[in-house]
Amino acid sequence: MTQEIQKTLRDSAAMRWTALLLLALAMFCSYIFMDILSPIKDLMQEYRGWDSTAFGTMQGSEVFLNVFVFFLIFAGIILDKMGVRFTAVLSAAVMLTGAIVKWYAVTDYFTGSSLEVWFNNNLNYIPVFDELGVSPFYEGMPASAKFAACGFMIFGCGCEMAGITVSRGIVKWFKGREMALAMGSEMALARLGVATCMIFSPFFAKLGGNISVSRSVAFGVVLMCIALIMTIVYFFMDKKLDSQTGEAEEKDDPFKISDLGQILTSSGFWLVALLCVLYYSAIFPFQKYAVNMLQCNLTLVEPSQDSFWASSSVTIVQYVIMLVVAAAGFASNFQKVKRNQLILLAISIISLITYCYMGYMRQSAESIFAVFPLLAVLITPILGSYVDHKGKAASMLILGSVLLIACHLTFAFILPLFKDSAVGGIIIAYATILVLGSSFSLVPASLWPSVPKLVDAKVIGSAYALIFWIQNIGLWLFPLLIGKVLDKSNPGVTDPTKFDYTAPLIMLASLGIAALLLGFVLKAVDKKKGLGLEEPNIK
Ligand SMILES: NCCCC[C@H](NC(=O)[C@@H](N)CCCCN)C(=O)O
Repeated sequence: MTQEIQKTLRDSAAMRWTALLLLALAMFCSYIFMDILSPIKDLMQEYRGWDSTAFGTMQGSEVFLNVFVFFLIFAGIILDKMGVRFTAVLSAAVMLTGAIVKWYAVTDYFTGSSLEVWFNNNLNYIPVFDELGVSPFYEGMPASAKFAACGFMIFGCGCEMAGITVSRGIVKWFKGREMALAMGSEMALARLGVATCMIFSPFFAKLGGNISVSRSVAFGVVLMCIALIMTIVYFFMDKKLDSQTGEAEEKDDPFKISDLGQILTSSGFWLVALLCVLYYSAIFPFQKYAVNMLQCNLTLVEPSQDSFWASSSVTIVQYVIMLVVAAAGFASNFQKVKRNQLILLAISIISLITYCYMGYMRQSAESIFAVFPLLAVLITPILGSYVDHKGKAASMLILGSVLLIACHLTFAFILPLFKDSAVGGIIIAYATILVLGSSFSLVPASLWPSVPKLVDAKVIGSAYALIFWIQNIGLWLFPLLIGKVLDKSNPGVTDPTKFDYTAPLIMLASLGIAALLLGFVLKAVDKKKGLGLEEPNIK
């Protein structure tokens, strides 16, 4: 008797990768918005009067509500109760709302409005937070920075909710299949989002020769509309999957507060969560200042542009080359034939060299830093696949931390020595940024797929939410601290391209050292308790 096997959407590789693409594209857009003002820190100082402290306070505000109002924990509960598809659409809608508020705050419409007057006179401190010593604003913070921070707080709630939802979505569609590869691919696209942001945010701000910082943010708002559309399409795919499998994800395994106990009593979970906060605090906050750090440590002489069209076309050509690097490198991960794999890798590497050369010719800090996420795009899926088939996640966490320390120390002590060397400085900058990019592949590709090994599947949404919450404390604190340390260690410096970044960089390297120590402890605990972190995902 022939038995008919019922196939679901999940069983079709094309369908499950389409589902992933929809979620990953939404994250791609959100990662662009997340750093939309990072490469134009100097312009924010010149055109909106944001000093480093105001800039850092605004950047850290993204995760303020997640940390201090525990929004992330609610997000985890919403995800566990309402399921992936509902939470995906909700999070995109929340991100879009926050993005619109932030856009308005930096437009000329806000300047001189009664809202600006109100923000200038109020909210210097918010009593309830002030008592805790964590006020999101301070006396004298520009009104535009305060209102932008409010929008960014709303955006941050949606962004983190989307992050845990996408992780859960990947587990739902890929468990027992290429899960780490899928997570790695999603992160690779997110990294491409950061590179896109680094190139296009200054491009839009300077478009046509007249500076408008709000134009960059408007570009981000359009992308957030696209993200919302992606999640709506995903909604219908996910619904179809549930109707095929007969699973009503909203009703199965409802979340119980007691589940949190299971998570919090796992020592492996705590070690991974602490490692996560230390490592990411040395990366994401750095990303917000990196372009400015390069502007300050390199002597860049921008070539005079003949016309607006000439400079725009160079930017676009450079971005297309970047896409070739990413696409060829990414596709090489999926090639079974060795020769094809090598050809794609060669195309990717040659394009990367061309990209770097163009960055040198253009003497632009943003396009130099944009290579940071590129190596992550190329190698995160390879590493994800390595974790799937060979394991070694704990060892990769250790190696990632070592590279992180080396890079921040190079930026702090070696790069400034080459300030007067036009070529030497840029070569060291590129090399260090690429190594940092590979560290940023090693850690996420091994850290996130390890979480399902540490907690029960039914509390996985809450586990990701809790890790993100702990991580968010660092993502709030460190942009703010970098800004403050920068202002304190550069008294009287008014030119935004003349800061000395040594002190903030030492602070970030110290985070790497702490992460490294935790990595060793994690490896020892894994060995002793048999957590399986060094084991492959696919057996
Ligand atoms: N599937 C794992 C997703 C985690 C990716 C990770 N993102 C985060 O940790 C976010 N909480 C940070 C977002 C930054 C502030 N909104 C990553 O490696 O990007």
